[in-house]
Amino acid sequence: MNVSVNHLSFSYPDGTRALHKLTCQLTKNKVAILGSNGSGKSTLLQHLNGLYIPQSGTVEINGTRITKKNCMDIRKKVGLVFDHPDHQIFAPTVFDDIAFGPRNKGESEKDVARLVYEMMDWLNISHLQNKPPYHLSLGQKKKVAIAGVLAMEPEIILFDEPFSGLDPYSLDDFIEILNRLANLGQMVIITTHDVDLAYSWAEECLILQRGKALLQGDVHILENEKVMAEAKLRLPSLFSLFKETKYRPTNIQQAKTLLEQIVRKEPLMK
Ligand SMILES: Nc1ncnc2c1ncn2[C@@H]1O[C@H](COP(=O)(O)OP(=O)(O)OP(=O)(O)O)[C@@H](O)[C@H]1O
Repeated sequence: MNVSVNHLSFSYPDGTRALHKLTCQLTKNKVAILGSNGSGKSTLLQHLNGLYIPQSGTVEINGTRITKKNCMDIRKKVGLVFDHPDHQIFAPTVFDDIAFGPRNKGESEKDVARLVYEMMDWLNISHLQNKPPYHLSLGQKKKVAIAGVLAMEPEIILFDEPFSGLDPYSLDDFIEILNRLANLGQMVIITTHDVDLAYSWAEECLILQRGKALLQGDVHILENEKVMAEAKLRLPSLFSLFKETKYRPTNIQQAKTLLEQIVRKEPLMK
């Protein structure tokens, strides 16, 4: 998978400039886009699935440039899960909501049912199939929204702030869902303010500031103090903790193993 953005600029009708000559190349399966409020993350995502067409510059998905003509086809290949599930859940039951996309694609009712049951099973929401979506909790609504997008069988899936408003257990569930998708070969792109989560999860990061790409690369770009300060993001906690050492664990498990090794070599004084 390959997402290539070149000199992308976009202003909203009221004149607000949201993206300014943004250039980036994304190729890994787990991508995190970070930036402070208003830096352009959601606007960029909406360009990646053809909801917005570039006013200037280009967006290419696997070598195909997004245009007004092909944007509907692109939306089938690139699914977008909005930050607020209420923005994309509207059918009378969970089943119908998930079925909406495949039905729209012209799939037979038999295939629609197969896809919907498969997605509900995958996300562990089969017991909710006859419920009205507006009766569900936030985490359940988010799962229905994801199931609806996955039922379209996209090649790339974009999540705008997937973790906002989730309790710690639901958050672990969602990380597991994203990992499963990425392991199946799907490109998963998330936007987040959570630097620690990006540091431990992503294979590729993109930092935005005022509609521009400040820096992109692997998670170690999040250790760049100058860039992080400019982007108004705080440094990853693990980096701050291990900064004065030669070690760079990016997740708790790595940090735990390291500390155990260090303590074994040099037992702490009682
Ligand atoms: N519909 C709109 N009309 C006018 N301006 C908009 C609209 N949507 C977003 N903007 C503006 O575009 C800029 C980028 O917004 P965007 O939502 O892409 O940022 P973001 O990085 O996703 O922010 P957040 O982290 O707060 O979700 C902001 O200045 C915002 O106020």
